[in-house]
Amino acid sequence: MAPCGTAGGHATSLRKDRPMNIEIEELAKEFGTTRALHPVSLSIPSGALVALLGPSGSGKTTLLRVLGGLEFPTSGRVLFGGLDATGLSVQDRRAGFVFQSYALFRHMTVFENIAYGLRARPRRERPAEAEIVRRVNRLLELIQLPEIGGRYPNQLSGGQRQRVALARALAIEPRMLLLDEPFGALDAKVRKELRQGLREIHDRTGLTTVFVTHDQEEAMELADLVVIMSMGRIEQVGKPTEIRARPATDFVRDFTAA
Ligand SMILES: Nc1ncnc2c1ncn2[C@@H]1O[C@H](COP(=O)(O)OP(=O)(O)OP(=O)(O)O)[C@@H](O)[C@H]1O
Repeated sequence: MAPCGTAGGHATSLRKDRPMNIEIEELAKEFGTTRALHPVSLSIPSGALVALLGPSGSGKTTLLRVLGGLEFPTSGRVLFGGLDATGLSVQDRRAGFVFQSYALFRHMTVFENIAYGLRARPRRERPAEAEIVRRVNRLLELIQLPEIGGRYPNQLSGGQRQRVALARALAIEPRMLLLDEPFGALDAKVRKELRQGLREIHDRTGLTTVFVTHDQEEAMELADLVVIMSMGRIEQVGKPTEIRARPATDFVRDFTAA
């Protein structure tokens, strides 16, 4: 995505005033006899862009899904903005999700896809049609695709579809963004462009954002804070420069040297 320029005036209206720091306290998750997460603890400052980085099976997706309320922990707690959210439903958490597979509705236009989460609300919580139009158009500008509202997903490139998926996640005015390998299915050049785009959107919305990746370069380039995971444990949490300069464990040293 090219650097954002003209739509700057919208940024403040997209910002959420309430701090949304996330506290993960001794969170564990078992699937039958598989320990996907040993008790892990982590503090995510409000507004941070955080990467969960680690090899396959290290527990990244499980941690993300527990944050979003798609899975419930075996033990431990999650606090959002200081309040216990461990038992909250997906709806009550108000997380915006973006997954690797675009998961757009094929029979709906881009505009309808982005508007979907708003139109699906119960009548008394649903914005008026004019407000929905205004919000969707603003999001199309934010993802720098103002002209494509009338197209269908199969008329878009992979990168464009993933930007639309991001706009759809933002449409519900989430309290946080959770992304699982959001660029995993894209080629290297598009991945880089979208990385830049995500960083800009993050900076303009101020949303606490957590994304899963196994791509070290992606994590180090994009994130404020990198969480390195291995075998259901957190090995190190730090700024990319800190992790590179001072790996805390042999695993981190080997993993980041690879
Ligand atoms: N629904 C499930 N049922 C049983 N085991 C599961 C389930 N989900 C995850 N696991 C197991 O938990 C462990 C952690 O998986 P998880 O998907 O969180 O890892 P990951 O780091 O995201 O891996 P990947 O990068 O391959 O997606 C793995 O051993 C996995 O097989």
